[in-house]
Amino acid sequence: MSHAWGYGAENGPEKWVKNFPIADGTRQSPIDIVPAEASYDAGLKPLCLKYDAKDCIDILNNGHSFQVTFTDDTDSSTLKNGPISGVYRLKQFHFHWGGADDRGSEHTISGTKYAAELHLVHWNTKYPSFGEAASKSDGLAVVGVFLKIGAENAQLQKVLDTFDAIKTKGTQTTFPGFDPTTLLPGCLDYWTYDGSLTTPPLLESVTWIVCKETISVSPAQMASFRALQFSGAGEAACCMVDNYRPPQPLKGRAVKASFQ
Ligand SMILES: N/C(=N\S(N)(=O)=O)N1CCCC1
Ligand SMILES: [Zn+2]
Repeated sequence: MSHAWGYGAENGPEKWVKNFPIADGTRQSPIDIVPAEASYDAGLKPLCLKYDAKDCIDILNNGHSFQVTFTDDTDSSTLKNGPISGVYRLKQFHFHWGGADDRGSEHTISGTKYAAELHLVHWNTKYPSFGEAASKSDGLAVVGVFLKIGAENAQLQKVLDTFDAIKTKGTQTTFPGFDPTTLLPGCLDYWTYDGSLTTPPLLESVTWIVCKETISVSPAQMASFRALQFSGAGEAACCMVDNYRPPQPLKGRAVKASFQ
């Protein structure tokens, strides 16, 4: 790659393997989930997601997406149960989306792409930090939620209302008191499989938990996502769109369902 990784023709997902050979690894993400081929596992527990809005700190345009970052020095915002053991702390959430409403999610369901996908990133507290956990096979757990075009999402709008302050790469603003629970679907049935980060460094350390139920997003709200920029202030403007990696080979992995 001639320069840092991204989603363009010169530095996009097909080029990442040059600097990150694990891109061709055995447990890469995302994947296409085929519900008929997922096996129901009665041993899977319901997800236990408990977040404290006081942990929400700020929102940042990192040049690949935008992320909402949480303080993670206590067990006040955690993921427990589901397919995991122990306690995982919420570190951040972010999204992936398309240049049009017919694409944008990273995971797909029997080939169906959604307009966007929310990722809530958690790290295993058996390790001392996110950075340490990110290199361990059981280090991270990411909850994925699909955004389906429909009604305006008033809770999501609270996030979008910050976008004027984070239009370009490297900009950030405070974002106190946001409760990410308000972005979750009512039903927390899920599929789960062993996977990876979907961006470089593509580390194979993620237990993926993909919710069956979607949340809504309006076409106008998707237009707000697309007004963000990959580029920094003073650079040639490049709209932040199509920041998703396509599905990767399953390579024999099992996908389990928490529901029948
Ligand atoms: N790729 C990532 N998350 S994701 N898209 O796999 O959920 N991350 C990279 C650094 C922190 C999270
Ligand atoms: Zn992501």
